[in-house]
Amino acid sequence: MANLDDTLSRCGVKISFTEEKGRCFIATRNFCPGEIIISQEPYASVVNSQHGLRCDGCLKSTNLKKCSKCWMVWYCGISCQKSEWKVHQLECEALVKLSEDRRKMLTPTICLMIRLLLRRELQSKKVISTTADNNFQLVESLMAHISEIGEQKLVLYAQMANLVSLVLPSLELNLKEVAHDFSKLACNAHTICDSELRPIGTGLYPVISIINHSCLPNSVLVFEEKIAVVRAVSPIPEGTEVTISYIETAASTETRQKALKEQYLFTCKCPRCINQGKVEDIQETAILEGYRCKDMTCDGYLLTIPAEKANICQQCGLPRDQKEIEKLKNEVEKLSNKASVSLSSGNYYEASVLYKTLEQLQLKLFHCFSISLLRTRETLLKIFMELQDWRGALTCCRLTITVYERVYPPIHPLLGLQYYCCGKLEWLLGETTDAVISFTKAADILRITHGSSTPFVLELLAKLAEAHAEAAYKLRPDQCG
Ligand SMILES: C[S@@+](CC[C@H](N)C(=O)[O-])C[C@H]1O[C@@H](n2cnc3c(N)ncnc32)[C@H](O)[C@@H]1O
Repeated sequence: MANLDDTLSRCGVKISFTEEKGRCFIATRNFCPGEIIISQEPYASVVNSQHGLRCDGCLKSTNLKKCSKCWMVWYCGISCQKSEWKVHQLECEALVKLSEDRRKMLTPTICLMIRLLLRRELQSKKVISTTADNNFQLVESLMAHISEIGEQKLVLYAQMANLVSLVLPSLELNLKEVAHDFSKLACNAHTICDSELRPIGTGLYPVISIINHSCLPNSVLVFEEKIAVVRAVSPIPEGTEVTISYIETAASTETRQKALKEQYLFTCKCPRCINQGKVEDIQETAILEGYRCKDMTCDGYLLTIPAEKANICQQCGLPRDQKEIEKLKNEVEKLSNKASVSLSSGNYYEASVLYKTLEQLQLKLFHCFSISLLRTRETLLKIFMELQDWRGALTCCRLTITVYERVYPPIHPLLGLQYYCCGKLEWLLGETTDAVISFTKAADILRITHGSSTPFVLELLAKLAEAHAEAAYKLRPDQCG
């Protein structure tokens, strides 16, 4: 078996170690934006059917057929079924013996653990080959943070381990070890997303898992089918640590730190986080997650002045009453719950009315760059798409882009995708010149984050070329009234 260090050195990276972070990836050469740093097949992965059915082999969602024995996994054809067969054969035998009640208890994380343990078994029996970047020793070396995990979670992991051992009795599992492995999954498994960053499954990529987090990362993790691909998004000089983001970074430092502590059990000290408590960070938090000026003609935000026990607008100095804020907050919360229930029931028209009312109410409470308002508009965009209200969708999309441009760095996949969505809507509505601008902005970003020759980006480039030709045709002198 080739050595992992040799494999990584061919990619231009090496593993290093720091007291603070544990293992980390260091670039051993310069990387340009868009360059692939490393890619990896999963050690184990599962489709999360809650997000729609997918082929277990290639994750496509078309021409699916159920496994005729267990009825629990789907394939798009014989070649995908064959590629997954060695693990699924054992999994299938175990699944068919389960009662209906037990089957219902099989969450994606439990299914992932079942596959992981079956793969370990098959590799130890040499039925599946072992490679430098695909072996159980790599899984064993993942961080587990077991001593920092709370009692409640430990009990949960023990229960999950027990269920796994009931599904796989022939493996005679050590329950403590399996519970320990669940804690590894919690801070190392990745959500597999499609090109538009919609979640479709979960996978464990033990080499990619060595990459640490930054709220201002120099790389991005995307998926091409099941393969995890890490690309540089900014120039990475030799000797620099390669970082990705584990979380949604459109949030205040406090919110990001909380999310990282809860799931990954560390305190981030990245270039964005070290500013916590400084004036700019306090201001940014107030804008993203605080409240706006009472005067609707002023676009200021509030800061609490402790000495005066008052919320004061930082632009015009007007105070805003705490009771009035609380009242509005309650109204927003109530309406938000109602709107979300309506959306879950699939009543898109009613949901659109409720979310539009919510947006108007939030505008009285939050700054125009507020994350809560952004989430409402993102939901409204999806609803308008469902209702085929392209004009409403375009308005929402443009409003979200203004916030994305502020909260994300210039090369961020979500910003690229939002420009792409905007371009498609503009084109559909005949605003071809605007569509060309949006497609160009999308292509400039997605070429880097998703790769310039992937089918997803090639499709975008084809649309851009077509919109360009259409815009040029419309601008011909004989076409202008
Ligand atoms: C997916 S692993 C990353 C690889 C890990 N350093 C290792 O040695 O295996 C996630 C864990 O790495 C550590 N980590 C990741 N990013 C970090 C950061 N920016 N600062 C401190 N620790 C970090 C945390 O312990 C976290 O739970």
